[in-house]
Amino acid sequence: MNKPFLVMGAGAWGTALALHVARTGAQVHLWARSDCTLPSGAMPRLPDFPLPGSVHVSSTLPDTTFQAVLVAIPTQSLSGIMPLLPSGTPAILCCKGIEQRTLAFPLDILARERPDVPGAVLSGPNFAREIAAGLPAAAVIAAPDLAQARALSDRLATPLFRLYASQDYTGVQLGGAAKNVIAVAAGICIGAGLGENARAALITRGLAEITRLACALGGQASTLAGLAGLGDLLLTCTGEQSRNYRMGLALGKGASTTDALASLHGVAEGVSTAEALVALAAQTGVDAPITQCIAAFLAGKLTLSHAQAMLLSRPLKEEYESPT
Ligand SMILES: NC(=O)c1ccc[n+]([C@@H]2O[C@H](COP(=O)([O-])OP(=O)(O)OC[C@H]3O[C@@H](n4cnc5c(N)ncnc54)[C@H](O)[C@@H]3O)[C@@H](O)[C@H]2O)c1
Ligand SMILES: O=P(O)(O)OC[C@H](O)CO
Repeated sequence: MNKPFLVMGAGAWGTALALHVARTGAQVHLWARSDCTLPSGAMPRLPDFPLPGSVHVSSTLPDTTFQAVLVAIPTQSLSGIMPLLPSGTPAILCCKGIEQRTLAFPLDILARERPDVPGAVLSGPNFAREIAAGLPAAAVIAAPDLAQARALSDRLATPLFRLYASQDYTGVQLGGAAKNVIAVAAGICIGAGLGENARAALITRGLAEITRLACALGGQASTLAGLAGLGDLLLTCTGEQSRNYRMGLALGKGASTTDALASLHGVAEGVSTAEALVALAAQTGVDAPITQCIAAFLAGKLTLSHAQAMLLSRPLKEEYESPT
């Protein structure tokens, strides 16, 4: 019999991934911080989706070996679970963010703390609820070792969840992290009544900004035109299932950052990512005006009308600049 998979983190994304992996025919161990299954057999973040018998939930790790581990813990907490990863078993990091304290991406955290664990990342336009429901979707698995990315994609793809392999783990991680910041901006834009034209401009210029930064960090522009870049940006800037977008909507309607965060069910990675991206942009000399405005706005250092004026009064220039 094939070895089971381990999914770490039993929030919305970990639960959806456990349901998906179970559909590949595998046994799944879903590790939760505390035992928290509802009487219906579902997890609290996705109460409409009872887990099948092939998904076992517990707050302890069984003494067994796994095919691979999928990690769905918010980025700021990722280092805390690193000691629990089984040595030598591939870990697919499924979070989208940057560690604020160190500016490390998820794979950097893994390399720093568990060099004995081969790493990959999974990212793309994927709302947990739709993956849990088995609706059609696509994503990218990227790893420094392309053969590893291909093997994991082959193993985890299903006819309804198409997985592409990539070696551009920098572009994939940057796309997944940065789209959350632009989604907050898009939400603010709609919440404040600035209109659909303005949101489309934010998405497009946000993509230009993300692409510049990815290329400065060693990623490829083509990755940012793909599922982990444009794909996820479009989804998160327009879909009301997005917590980052909803957070922006609340801010645009006048809520404080604290109140907007409190009203969400779950994490909005864009808040911690905004400041980290500003620091990375400064380190690499990349112009990132939208991200800078959002970071300053979230920190209470800029009003919406000032942010709008800053973005619109920048010197006019040619639209296309080669990102490389
Ligand atoms: N929800 C989605 O649709 C979705 C889709 C793709 C990627 N993601 C990414 O997945 C990550 C997790 O998001 P989510 O939606 O599952 O968030 P969530 O808020 O629903 O759940 C987070 C889970 O992590 C657990 N957790 C937090 N700190 C922990 C720790 N130190 N040890 C153990 N468990 C801990 C919490 O108990 C919770 O169960 C984020 O980076 C997010 O960007 C989410
Ligand atoms: O709810 P959000 O904003 O974290 O977005 C969820 C996923 O990242 C969408 O791909």
